[in-house]
Amino acid sequence: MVKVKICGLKQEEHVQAAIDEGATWIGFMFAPSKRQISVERAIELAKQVPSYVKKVGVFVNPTEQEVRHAVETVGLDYVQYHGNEDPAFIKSLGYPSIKAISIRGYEDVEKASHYDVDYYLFDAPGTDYAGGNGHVFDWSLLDQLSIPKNRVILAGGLNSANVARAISQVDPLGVDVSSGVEKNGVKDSELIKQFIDAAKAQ
Ligand SMILES: O=C(O)c1ccccc1N[C@@H]1O[C@H](COP(=O)(O)O)[C@@H](O)[C@H]1O
Repeated sequence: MVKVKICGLKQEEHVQAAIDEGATWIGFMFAPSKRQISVERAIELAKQVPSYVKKVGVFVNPTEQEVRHAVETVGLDYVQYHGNEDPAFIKSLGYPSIKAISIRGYEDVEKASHYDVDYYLFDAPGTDYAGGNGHVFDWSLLDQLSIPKNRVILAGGLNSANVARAISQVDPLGVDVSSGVEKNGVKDSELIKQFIDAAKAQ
């Protein structure tokens, strides 16, 4: 069954909704974004997360110190690099990691093979921010993927109405959502439930 990541959580009730509905990963946003939270806030939210739900810290071109501080104080299970981070930088930090790659064309898909990470997250290109824009990219660009599908997380404009189609077309290990489980820019527990139900039903 497909795994689900609910990203950009800021409130206890939405963290709980993601846990209760069966999310595999929950994401805390540490880069500039309307979903950004402080390390201190993430420490608070992390207290309610059982060990079987994995906490992901999302960064965009962070310093080594920023990543190390957040991993060690929040107890992050994975670091998601969502900028233009160098493969050597990610490897030198040595944490379990997810590399997000923005897909404009096939040449972007090929970039994945440069990274030695646990998971590859394919997302639509950002506008104001590097991600979290609710935009879908052309999933057919992943047809020729050289990395195994069980290392792929699909993101970008997913919601409860399109996630089943996305899973059936791409066959990823997991799906990731932020905007698609928000109402008026705020996470919504019912939308989180609908998204996870739709993904897991596929
Ligand atoms: O969520 C953000 O604000 C964000 C900002 C900067 C980099 C990444 C961000 N989020 C990631 O983008 C995906 C896709 O978001 P969406 O579902 O299209 O809104 C999200 O799940 C995060 O991993």
